[in-house]
Amino acid sequence: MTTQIKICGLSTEAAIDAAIDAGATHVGLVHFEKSPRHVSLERAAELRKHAGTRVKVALLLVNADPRLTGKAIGDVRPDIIQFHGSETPDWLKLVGDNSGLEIWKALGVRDKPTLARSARYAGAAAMLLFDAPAKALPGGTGTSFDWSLLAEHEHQLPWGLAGGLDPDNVTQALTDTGAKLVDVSSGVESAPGVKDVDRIAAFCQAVREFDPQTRSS
Ligand SMILES: O=C(O)c1ccccc1N[C@@H]1O[C@H](COP(=O)(O)O)[C@@H](O)[C@H]1O
Repeated sequence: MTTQIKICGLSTEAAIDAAIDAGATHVGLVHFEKSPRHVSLERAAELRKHAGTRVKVALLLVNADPRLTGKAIGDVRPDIIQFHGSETPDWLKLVGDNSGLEIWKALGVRDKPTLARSARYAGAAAMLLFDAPAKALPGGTGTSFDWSLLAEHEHQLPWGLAGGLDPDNVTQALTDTGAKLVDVSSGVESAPGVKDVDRIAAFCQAVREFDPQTRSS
């Protein structure tokens, strides 16, 4: 199975096309005003339409209240909602049951107990995204964490790796963790919120070269 690649924080049609052309399986749209990658719901809906069925589209929310969550789902109609705050399993289950959408939950990994507690999302999230612990922002900071924690962990849910990935370190990250999905934002930018087409291509190429099935030689 090929590694799944999510390029997050896209805000232009050109960046979405670049991600798809490079072989991304998922793209992410961030609706969180404090983020340099924030897009309005109206803009997110346009970008979502542009992506169409060529790629799975995740809408990223951070501790959005029920009204905003419902509006975001209705306006944007993503394939996936990525919750990147301190949302509870009960809330995720409610949203998943009511929307029928795939639910992802990002968790900041500080230590082994954090990972152990991630099992409480079983039945509520289809995918866990292990990211660096929150700093001033809950994600999208280009910070990584101790990947050896993941290699030692007995995973109960499907999971992906996020946090500080870039074209130069993603091969090592895949080797160290065995992740089947990688998620990147800052590492494929030329400045915060500005995606770099060449870095997106380099990131995807590094992942594809790691995948034995798609290795060209
Ligand atoms: O991208 C953002 O601005 C963002 C804002 C708030 C929460 C999460 C955000 N992005 C997600 O964070 C991780 C790691 O990002 P990075 O590669 O370290 O920049 C990833 O899941 C992004 O989707």
